[in-house]
Amino acid sequence: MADQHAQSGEDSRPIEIPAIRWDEPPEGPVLVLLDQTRLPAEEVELVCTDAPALVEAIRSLAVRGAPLLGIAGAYGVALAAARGFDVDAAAESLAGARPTAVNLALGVRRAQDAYRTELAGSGDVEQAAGAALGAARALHKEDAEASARMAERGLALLDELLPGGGHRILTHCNSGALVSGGEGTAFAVALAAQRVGRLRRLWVDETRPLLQGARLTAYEAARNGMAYTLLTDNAAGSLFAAGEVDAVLIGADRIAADGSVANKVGSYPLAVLARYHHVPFIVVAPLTTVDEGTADGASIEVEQRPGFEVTEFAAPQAPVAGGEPGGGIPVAPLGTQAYNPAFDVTPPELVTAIVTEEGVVSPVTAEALAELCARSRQVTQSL
Ligand SMILES: CSC[C@@H](O)[C@@H](O)C(=O)COP(=O)(O)O
Repeated sequence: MADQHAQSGEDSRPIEIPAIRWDEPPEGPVLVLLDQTRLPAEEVELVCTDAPALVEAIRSLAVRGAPLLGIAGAYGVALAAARGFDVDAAAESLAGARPTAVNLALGVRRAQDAYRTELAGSGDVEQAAGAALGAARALHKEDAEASARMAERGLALLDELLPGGGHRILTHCNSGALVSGGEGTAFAVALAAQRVGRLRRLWVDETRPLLQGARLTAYEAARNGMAYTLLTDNAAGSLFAAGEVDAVLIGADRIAADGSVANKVGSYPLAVLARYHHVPFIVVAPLTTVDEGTADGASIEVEQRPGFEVTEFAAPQAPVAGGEPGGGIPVAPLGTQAYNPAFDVTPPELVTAIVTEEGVVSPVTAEALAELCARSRQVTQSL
C-alpha cells in the first residue's frame, strides 16, 4: 500500500541556510534566522538586531522547536550583551516568550549566568558579552552532538524493536535540522534509518493548525531524498488500522519528572492509537528537555495560541494578541471561538521509550525516570 502513495522528494537540493547563525557585519552583531514562517515557499533570512525582534520571531514561530529555542534564547542574551542593552531585561523577555519548551528558559539562563559570572569577576562588560556568546556557541555545538547521538541510539532501538527492517515511521510536527544545532531529534532518527537503507516510508502528519509537518517536515524530507507521504492528522487512524505504521517517532518540548511528555498538539492521540494498534511510541529528546522541576503532566504549562490560527487558513504568523483576526482566509463564521493549545501531554504509560543522547529509557518505569532526572539535573546544572 505504501508504494501506491505519491512519492515526493523531488527537490533534494540541500538546505542552504542554517536554522540559526551568529554574524558580525560592520554595523554590529546580529542573529540570523531561517524564517520558518516562509517555508517551504521561500528560504528567507530574518535578521534580529535585538532581543525584542527575537522575542517576536519566537512568538511568530519564525524560530521554533525545543532545542533551537534554547539555542536562540542563549544567542538572544549574547546579542543584548554585545549591543549594550539591559541583559537581565532581555533574558526575562526571551525566557517568557513561549512557556512550554523548557529548553528556552534553560538556554537563556545559561548565557545569562555566563554573562553575570564574567561581569562579577572581571567587571568588564565586553568580556561578559563574550562569555555570553561563548555559552551560546557551546550550547549550539553540544546540541549538534546530542542530535547525532540520539540518531544513533534511536536507530539501534528501531532495529531492535523492528528486526525486519524496512521501517515505516509516522512523525508529527517538525523535529529535524530546523529545530536543532544538528539534524534534530525524532527526524534525525528517521534520517539515520534512511542513510542505512532501512527507512521504507516516513509518514508525515500535516500538524494542524500551523502545518509544521506539511511545511517543514515534508520540506526536510524532500531535501534529504526520503520516501515520504503527507497525511492529514485525522487520517492517522486509518493508516494504523491498515497496518501501515511500524513506529511513531516524536520529539518533546518538556518531559516531566513522572515521564509525561509535552509535544505538539496531536501527539497524544497518536500515542493512544499506537497503543491500541500495538505500535511502539518513541519519544526522542535531549537530556535538557527533561525537567525534574515539573512534577507531572498536569503541571506542564501548555501554551494557548490565538484562535485565528484555527478559524483562518494561511493567517500571517504575526504575534497578534489572542483572538484578533489574523488576516488569513476565514474557514469558520466570523466570531467563532477556537480551542487552540499548541501542545498536548502524553502520559508515561503510553510511551514505549524515551531516547536521549545518553541512552534509551524503556520501559518508562519510576526507577528509570528517577535516573533520567538525576542525569538531566547533572547535565543542566553543569551548564
Ligand atoms: C525537537 S522537536 C520537539 C518539539 O519542539 C516539536 O515536536 C514541537 O512540538 C515544536 O512545536 P512548535 O510550536 O513548532 O515550536
